[in-house]
Amino acid sequence: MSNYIFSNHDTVALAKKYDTPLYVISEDIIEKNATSIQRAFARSGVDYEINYAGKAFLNTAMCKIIHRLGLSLDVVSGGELYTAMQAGFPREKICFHGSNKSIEEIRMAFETKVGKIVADSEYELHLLNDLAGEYEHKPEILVRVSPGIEAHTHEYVQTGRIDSKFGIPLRNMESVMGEAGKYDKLSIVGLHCHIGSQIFDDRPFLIASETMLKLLKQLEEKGYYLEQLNLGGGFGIPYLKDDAVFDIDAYIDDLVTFIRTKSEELSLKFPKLLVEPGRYIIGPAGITLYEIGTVKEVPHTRKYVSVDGGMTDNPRPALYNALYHAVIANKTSFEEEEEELVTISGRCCETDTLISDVVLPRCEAGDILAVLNTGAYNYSMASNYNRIPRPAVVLLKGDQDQLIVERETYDDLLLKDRLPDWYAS
Ligand SMILES: Cc1ncc(COP(=O)(O)O)c(C=O)c1O
Ligand SMILES: N[C@@H](CCCC[NH3+])C(=O)O
Repeated sequence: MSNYIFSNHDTVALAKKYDTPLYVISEDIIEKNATSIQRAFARSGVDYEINYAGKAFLNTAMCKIIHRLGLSLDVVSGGELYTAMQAGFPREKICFHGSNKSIEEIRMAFETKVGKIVADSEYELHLLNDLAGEYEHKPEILVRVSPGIEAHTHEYVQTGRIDSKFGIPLRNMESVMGEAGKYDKLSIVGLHCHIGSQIFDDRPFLIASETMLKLLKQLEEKGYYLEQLNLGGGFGIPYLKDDAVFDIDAYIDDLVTFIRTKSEELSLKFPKLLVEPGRYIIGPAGITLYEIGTVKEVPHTRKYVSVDGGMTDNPRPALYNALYHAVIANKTSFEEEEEELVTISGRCCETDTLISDVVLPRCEAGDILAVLNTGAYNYSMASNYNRIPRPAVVLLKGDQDQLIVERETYDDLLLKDRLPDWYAS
């Protein structure tokens, strides 16, 4: 019986070699996804920049990959910025985001001389302006706007609505920005918006771009000549076999044509376009391997198949009711009568269902379960709940496989523990 092959690698062999649970990431798939966006933009002939959204998956190896592929990097915290700097990522290609950056983080961004900072609020514009005077380096500043757009995605990952913590509400933008010169220490070069994540429909992106172009025009009338427009990330990926596929070529073509037309209508210079995809690049490039343990049948109700990971390595089903597809990696060919409907449960002290109601070949202890499309927001959102160490991450490239993040140990869990004096002796 042949095993499940991911990016030309035998996943059962990977599970044996590195143990489970295991995140497996394919550099070849990352490259394919990133270049598909690059090619679509390059064909359109416009000035563009692709910022990989590090929040989806980031570590030093990923920074190296992103740099090799010629992408820029969007970081949202001091921790992500530190990782990028330690990996030697070029500072000028880093864009520093965050809805509530601390003063220390803003200083860190100035000191590390990042290329861009996205200001998320009026408070932050003032803060940036106050601090900028202390530094010679002037990062390009983009101002994040919440454009008031409802994207059809899970409510928790919609970020462009008016009722959102992110960005400056569209209607406040003119008064917040005031006349050019108000933020005299800043080099404000553009606007930013991000309407949400896991979006398949072009239209909300086009509506957002129109809104932003109109705003660019209004600001031009106040003396701001802003030449960059960052439309965020959010391109959806298919998690299940029948899910839609986001057509990146069609999207970029439609977007560029649309912006061309609207810019002409508004007598506006075509802006430099920036996008910030995370999930689209890394999501399909990752799978998670687990070993099946307990199989419990509740008669006439449900069969629970428990694996050796759970909401600690993939909190998305618990957080967003996210759906995943899985296969038994060591049972890829089987007869229909061997199939059964099961629910995959995690090992946490919670009802941490990873996948409810999935049809799989008969599951037995010792089988290897591969959950597909777990590259984005799994490793980066993992926790140590129940004092469970985080899994290792293995990177595949061609026929090579190498650890890029070691499995955490029980001792790692104790690293930051301290005993108060009254228990220390
Ligand atoms: C500001 C911003 N940019 C980029 C992203 C990346 O989104 P995605 O991974 O859906 O492409 C997010 C996450 O939703 C975000 O909040
Ligand atoms: N973490 C979310 C996406 C939102 C991330 C960025 N705003 C997910 O797993 O789908």
